Amino acid sequence: MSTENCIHIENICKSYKKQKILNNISFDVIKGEIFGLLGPSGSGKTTLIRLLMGMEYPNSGKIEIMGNKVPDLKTIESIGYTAQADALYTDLTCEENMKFYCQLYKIPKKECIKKINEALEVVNLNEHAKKIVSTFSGGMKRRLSLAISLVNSPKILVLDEPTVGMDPVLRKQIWLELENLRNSGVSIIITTHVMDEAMKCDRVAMLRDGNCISLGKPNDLIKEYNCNDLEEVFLKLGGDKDEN
Ligand SMILES: Nc1ncnc2c1ncn2[C@@H]1O[C@H](COP(=O)(O)OP(=O)(O)OP(=O)(O)O)[C@@H](O)[C@H]1O
Repeated sequence: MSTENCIHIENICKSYKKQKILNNISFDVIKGEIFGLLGPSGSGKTTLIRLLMGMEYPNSGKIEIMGNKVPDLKTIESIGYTAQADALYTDLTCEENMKFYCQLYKIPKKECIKKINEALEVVNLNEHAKKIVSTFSGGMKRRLSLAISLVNSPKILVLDEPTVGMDPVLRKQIWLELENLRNSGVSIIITTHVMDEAMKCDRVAMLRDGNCISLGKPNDLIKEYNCNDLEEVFLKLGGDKDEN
């Protein structure tokens, strides 16, 4: 892993009206690492992702992606993003959805089909390419969203719970692919509340009520707090009020 800084998050605070959602969050994501945001429902993971994507503004603090202050249109083009809610055209086919995003990213027509096939292969959807998305299951829609985020060969992947609704075999396949992408230098920031996924991250930040309660390599955290697994670390640090 290189030490080149890719995402810089510094003292981020975010409130909605009087409710504090994120409290002084700071961390960096290094080039070619999988960085996990781990926390229970409502801990602020999606809010942080939306700030990172420039979809919301923080009340204070700063976010930079590859040295550019967010929001920056040029930088956004090098990011692949999977939101928590699938942004798909359900009346179109899987392939038509992919083509739409290819046009958005201005991928030359000649390259589109190759890129689409490669991305659909990662998520195992090739044989469903011609099907209308409204006939897809929740897990298939998630897979298509993930494929869309890959179609632009992004340097940075921002994934908000990308594997929700997927079976264990497919989840394993997706994680292998994420590891391949990481090894080729792609930086990945991913939210999850699944501990076994968090273990696959190079580093994790644990969020609780908008506070970062711990940050480090999963195995280092387990050792540091003398625990058997990440879940125990989380509980030990007062993260036991999960409403899931
Ligand atoms: N636009 C908004 N207006 C007011 N409150 C909001 C808004 N968006 C999020 N919140 C609140 O911010 C808190 C954090 O929400 P967020 O979606 O970031 O959590 P999360 O960790 O991603 O949860 P989940 O795992 O369920 O997606 C919640 O209490 C939520 O109700």
